[in-house]
Amino acid sequence: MLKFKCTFRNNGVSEGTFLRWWAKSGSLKNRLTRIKKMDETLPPLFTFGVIADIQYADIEDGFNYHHTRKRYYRNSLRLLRRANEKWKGEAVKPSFIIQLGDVIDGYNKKYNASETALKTVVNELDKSAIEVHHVWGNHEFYNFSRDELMISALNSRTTNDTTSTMSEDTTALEDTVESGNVSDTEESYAYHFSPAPHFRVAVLDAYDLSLIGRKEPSVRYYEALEIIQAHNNNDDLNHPPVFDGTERRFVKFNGGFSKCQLDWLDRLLTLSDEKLEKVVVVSHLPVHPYSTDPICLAWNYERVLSILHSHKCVVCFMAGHDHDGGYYRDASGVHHLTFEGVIETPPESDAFGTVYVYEDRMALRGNGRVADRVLLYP
Ligand SMILES: Nc1ncnc2c1ncn2[C@@H]1O[C@H](COP(=O)(O)OP(=O)(O)O)[C@@H](O)[C@H]1O
Repeated sequence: MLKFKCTFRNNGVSEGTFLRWWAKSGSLKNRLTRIKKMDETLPPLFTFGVIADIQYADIEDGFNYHHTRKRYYRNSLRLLRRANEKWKGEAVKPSFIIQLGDVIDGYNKKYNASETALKTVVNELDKSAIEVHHVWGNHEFYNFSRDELMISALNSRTTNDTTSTMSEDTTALEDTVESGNVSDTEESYAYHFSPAPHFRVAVLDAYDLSLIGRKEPSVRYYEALEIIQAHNNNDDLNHPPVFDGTERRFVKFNGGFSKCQLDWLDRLLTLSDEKLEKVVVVSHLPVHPYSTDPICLAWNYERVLSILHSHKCVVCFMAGHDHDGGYYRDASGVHHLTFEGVIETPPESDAFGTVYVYEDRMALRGNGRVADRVLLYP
């Protein structure tokens, strides 16, 4: 995702003041979590792999929209292979891999290569024989419709036995909405699974409310249109409405979470609280303004944050989308990790991580651009 490097929340705080505050809070905590040594003598309860924004395409290297970052379209497959080989060879084999979205690039659509490119990355991932949980990002919708994704290899909600859909939980996932003469049933791609006793992962659908993840005449498409038009009156809705701050997130390549999905998340986290579980929540779009360039935030990130903060079980929120990555531990102790994107990682480097889960913490072992971090539970 393209960003200007120095963007700050548009909250009346000067850049200098913000930088001083930043040095004292977020980035200092960043450095502390980075420098703490990981105790590798203890066996973890389980481990899992994480990778983001592979954006594979069988095309020459290119650039992002503003020509400020190189994109290595073919090399991204090589880096995925390297990650996979590392995971396959780990002493404690990862229980699963989280692929944080944008697994193939939108250019594939232009060259009629979406299916071929998807087969290529899925074949590569299959070689590890490790269960993969796929998150959907904007590039998934540049290549495929929601209906196509639902029956594709990228629907890990149905391909993995361990998952529970929203409809298997306390209330139905299918949110039947009647509004005027528009009536439809809109399914979200959100689910959860428990990789080990007392641990849970919730996979969210950040394009549930969006102009790319929904089609006319669906209720959620019109709801998304109303939201974006209230904030952005550019002819090209991919062009941010302002130059600075969190308002920049109101662009077409982002999206948000429907009320139905957020209510489900709230109920799920209530159950996890009762069971004394630790929960990792994942989505393509980040939800904390200090963990990402704000242009990459989910439209209704504040609502997600308030839900996360109302439950003791939440340990960590993992996202992709911002290829530069980011990290912030918020006031409730929730770790917000935005993973560096494979697509903008040079051939000599890497961008993936393995998370070692312990009773009292998680330890992220990063590779290449992804830093090591110790993530103590809140
Ligand atoms: N400032 C902008 N103005 C207009 N279109 C933009 C702008 N920034 C990005 N886009 C378009 O939005 C889409 C997503 O942008 P991109 O930076 O490629 O995102 P990603 O990191 O997800 O690949 C692309 O189609 C791109 O051309």
